[in-house]
This record gives sequence, structure tokens and C-alpha cells, in this order.
Amino acid sequence: MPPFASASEIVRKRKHGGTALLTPPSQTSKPAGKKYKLWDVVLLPKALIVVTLLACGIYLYSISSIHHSYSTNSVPFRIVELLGKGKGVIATRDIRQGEIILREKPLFVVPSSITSSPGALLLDLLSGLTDKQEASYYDLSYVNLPQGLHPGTRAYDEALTLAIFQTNAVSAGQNVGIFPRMARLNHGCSSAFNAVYTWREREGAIVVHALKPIKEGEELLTTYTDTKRPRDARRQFLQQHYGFHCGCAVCSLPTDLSEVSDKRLSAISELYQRFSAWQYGQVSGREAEAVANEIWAIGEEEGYWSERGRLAADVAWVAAAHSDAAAETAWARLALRWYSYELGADSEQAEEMRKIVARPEAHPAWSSRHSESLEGPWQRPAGDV
Ligand SMILES: C[S@@+](CC[C@H](N)C(=O)[O-])C[C@H]1O[C@@H](n2cnc3c(N)ncnc32)[C@H](O)[C@@H]1O
Repeated sequence: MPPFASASEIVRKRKHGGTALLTPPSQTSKPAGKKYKLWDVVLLPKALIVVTLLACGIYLYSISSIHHSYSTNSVPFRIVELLGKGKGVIATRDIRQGEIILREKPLFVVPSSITSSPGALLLDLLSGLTDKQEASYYDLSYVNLPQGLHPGTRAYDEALTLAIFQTNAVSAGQNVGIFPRMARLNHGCSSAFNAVYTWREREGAIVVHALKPIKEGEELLTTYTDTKRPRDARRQFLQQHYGFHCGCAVCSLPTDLSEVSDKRLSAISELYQRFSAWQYGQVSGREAEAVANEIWAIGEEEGYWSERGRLAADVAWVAAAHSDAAAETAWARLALRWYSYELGADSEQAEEMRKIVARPEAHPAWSSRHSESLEGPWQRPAGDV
């Protein structure tokens, strides 16, 4: 499924967009994940395949615990049929920015690297599920089922099982998992997605948060790819991997407005590259901060709010390195706010920011560079800390 993700994974390698921000050790957990592609693994040279099926095992979770911990009534959405999209997720009430929308344990996960045929592996795995669990898997949508296979044959069963997996699986730490309810989230680009998922290792679950306020009746959308790419590139990727022509609110802008949006998104990507040059001493702390403020301002124009927690946390890192406690604290507060929206106020990242606000000099980067005064965040949307 979607690379659901958003934000910071994007930042890291991400999201397929590869903005390379700072990667301080304190921020290694990744928010919204990238959609995993089993075929990527399958195509790895044998020599690189480090995990065998037997050695690694498959971690199968009980779906009963999923249903036990999350009753249908407790979520602010319903799953419905949507014209041209298959199923999708609609808010059943107004949802606040930062509100948790779903916490879901996986139906199953598989290791990221395998040695056996992926279709065979998945069939083996599914044979260990209850009928209900199996039915929930086969109820998921799929694309890219190879032509010419005959239903009822082993080859067809393997291909179908794999197609479902590739359409719906997302990364779950070191593994890749199926989350049947989250898998109903459709995709939106740039300013169009309003929900972000994150894998939480300590909970063994995926959590989905509202990146933006969502109105009752609105569709909840996540993102399957790095949407900081131009429209044509986004559409090509989505068509190839997910079998649809994206007609989200951003992709369906008239040409002139779409070009403006593309320019903003490209500018954000380039600015992230520039920001990351601070790591190598190629830009000063003040310059890095100015770049971050520019990213923020362009994101505001575009309506692209994802990754802001990570961005602000990175600037706090820069400020700490240059021994500017005031700027560090201001950026950490901002990071706390946006991490809370995107990843949850109870996320590890939010907790880290609280510690930094309380004791700026205890930051691991503190005073690791020459002293420099920064300005703090200056272009903030109304209501920011
Ligand atoms: C992870 S599933 C999402 C849920 C799916 N719609 C369903 O019926 O279960 C991914 C598939 O949903 C469809 N989809 C997702 N986002 C879409 C969009 N913005 N427009 C049209 N189809 C979309 C595509 O068929 C895609 O392969």
C-alpha cells in the first residue's frame, strides 16, 4: 500500500524522493512509511539475500487481537465504495488535526528479504490463518495481476496472492506487513493527503494520524509516493505500481496552476538538498535555518504540511550544534507541535522534543560546532507555537 507515508521517511531515503536531511541519531525512527515492494526483494541478487525463510521465520499475528483491541465503533471513519477508486475511507465526523484515526496490528508481516518464491511464501503463510483472516486478505484490492494465468491453478493462486500483497503491504520496521483496514486508504498528492501512517515498533502496530483537520464526509487520504515530484512523474509512478491515473485535487489542477505547484514542490526538494549541506559544513547554521524557513514558507503556499516535525527538529539540531539555546528551544517547540500532529503527541519523536525544550544544553549535538546565533523560526502559520 501506500507508501503511506509521509514525511520523514521521505526525508531519509524516502519517499522516493530522496531528500536527504540531517540524520541525527536521535531521530532515526521514521514516520510514515514507505510502501514496501516485495518484488524489490525478489529481484535482489542471491548473494545479497541474507535472510532465509526458515532462519527468519514469519511473524504471524493473531487477527483476533486486532479486532479485540479495535472495535469498528471506535474509529471516526467508515469504509465505502467510491466511484473510480474501489473502496475508500470517509470521515464519519470532524477529525481534529493530530487526532489518532486508527491503530492497527498487522494481519501478518514477512521479512524484508526472502529466499523462496514470494507467491509460495505468501500462500504458505495464508494457509496458517483462520478462514476469517484469510477472507480479509483476499477481500483487499489488487492491480498488476499477470495475464494468461488460469484460476484454480497454483500459478494463478501465487500470482493473485502476490498482487494483493504488492498493492497493499507497507513497511513495518524491518518487516513488511498487511494492515487490512489501513489498506483501504486511497492516495492523494502534496496538499491533498490529510492522513499519515507510522509504524511503532514498541507497539507492534501502525498508527494513522490526521495531518490536517478533516471534515465529516471528507475522504481520508494518505500518500503512496514522494509527492514532491512533478505531476507527470507522480502519475507515472502511480500508474505503474498502483494501476490508476491520479486525479487527486493537486493532479487535477488546471495546467497553469499545476505548473506552479510543480515548481513549488521542486523548490522544496532542492532546498532540502541545500539544507542537508550543513552536515558537511558547506553552509552556515544561519544559512541552513534560512533555507528551512523558506521550505516552511513554500510548504505553506503549497499546502504541503508533511515532514514539518522532522524539519523543525533538524533545525533544532543545527541550533544546538551552534550553542544557540533560544533558537534550539523555539525550533524544538515547533517540532513538538508538528510531530504531535503527524506522529502523535505520544510518539518517541515528540517525547524527544519535550526533553530538548526542557534541557537544550543536553542535546547530543550541543556545542559540536562553532558558536553562532540563529534567528529562530520566523515564518509560521497562524497558531504555531
Ligand atoms: C491500498 S489500495 C487502497 C484501497 C482500495 N481503493 C480498495 O478498494 O481496497 C490501492 C489501490 O486503490 C486505488 N486507488 C488508490 N488511490 C487512488 C486514487 N487517488 N484514485 C483512484 N484509485 C486509487 C488503486 O486501485 C490502488 O491500486
